[in-house]
Amino acid sequence: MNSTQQVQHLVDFPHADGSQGYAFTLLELLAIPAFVLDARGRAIVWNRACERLTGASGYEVLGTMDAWRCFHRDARPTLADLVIQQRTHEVAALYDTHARPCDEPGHLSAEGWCDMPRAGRRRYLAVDVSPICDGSGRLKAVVETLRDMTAEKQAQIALEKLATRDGLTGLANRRCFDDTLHAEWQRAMRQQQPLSLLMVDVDNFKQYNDVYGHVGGDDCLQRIAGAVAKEMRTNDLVARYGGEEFAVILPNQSLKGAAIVAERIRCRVEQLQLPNLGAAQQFVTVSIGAATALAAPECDPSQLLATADAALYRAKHMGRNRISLTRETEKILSQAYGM
Ligand SMILES: Nc1nc2c(ncn2[C@@H]2O[C@H](COP(=O)(O)OP(=O)(O)OP(=O)(O)O)[C@@H](O)[C@H]2O)c(=O)[nH]1
Repeated sequence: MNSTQQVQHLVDFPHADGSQGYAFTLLELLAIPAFVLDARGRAIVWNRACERLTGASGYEVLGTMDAWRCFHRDARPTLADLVIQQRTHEVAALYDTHARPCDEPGHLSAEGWCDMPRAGRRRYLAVDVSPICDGSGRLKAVVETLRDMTAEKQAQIALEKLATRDGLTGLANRRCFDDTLHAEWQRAMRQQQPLSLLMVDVDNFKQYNDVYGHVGGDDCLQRIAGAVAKEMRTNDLVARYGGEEFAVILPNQSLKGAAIVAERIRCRVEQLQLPNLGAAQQFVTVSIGAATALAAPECDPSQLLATADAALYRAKHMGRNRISLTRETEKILSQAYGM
């Protein structure tokens, strides 16, 4: 007999004294947090493990329709409520993930963060609900079991962060940059919007390392990363492209706008006034290449990268501590905007 059949068995056999209507003694003894709502949504079982998880006693919850309050601060149905109220189409909007186990008709699984106001700690719960019907298929109750997956979820988030962040600067890493550039390219194509890219490279950094050592160099990169990140808007992405080079993706940004952001970044780094003994410039500076594309199916983001790279090379060639567009675009902009 599986757990659902056991519950079914219990549902079919009411207490001798008629109290509660149904015997759920087995569920009470389960080490897994579980509760049961009747067909009207009233809590008729709230086991000990559920008390421990939520911090709410059965005494407070049983007989009420307030089970949801033990999980959420704002009014929101539990998964069991959704089944009872025939609102399972709302699961996707309320939970991070959901599934219907194919071998158990009517069963539903979902996962998501819960406020747990009584327990005073946010938890990531995996919940499963099983409807209990009588012989004629009428819904009599819904059992909801819960698993606290917070530790697993936190480990997953930490791993994901490790996979997308650069360890030294905390910025997006190269892999994240590549994925984002690809996604933004697709979006720019769909929305017929320009996509801009900046390549930011620290000037004479080899020499800086020679004077201040690798640890001093690392510290310098962190400071510059912080300065670049300060110029970003919500949808922009700044990544460590490699070594002493950073890349900035500016969605929906024209070349003129990108040039303005680039100049702000250049100034901000200069204003850090990181001493640069032994270099021609008194302080650490960056050179920046900017490029913009109108994404189209016949080209790909690598062309945007190549153009920004060429512009960066040009900035270096022209003496560093400056921003540059490609020669052609600079000519067009100076005619159009006097830049
Ligand atoms: N401290 C530190 N140095 C790094 C890191 N990654 C790359 N570098 C150093 O950055 C330097 C880059 O030197 P180059 O490519 O010659 O360029 P540059 O000296 O900055 O000269 P320009 O780019 O032409 O202005 C090398 O000395 C690398 O060792 C890092 O993570 N930490």
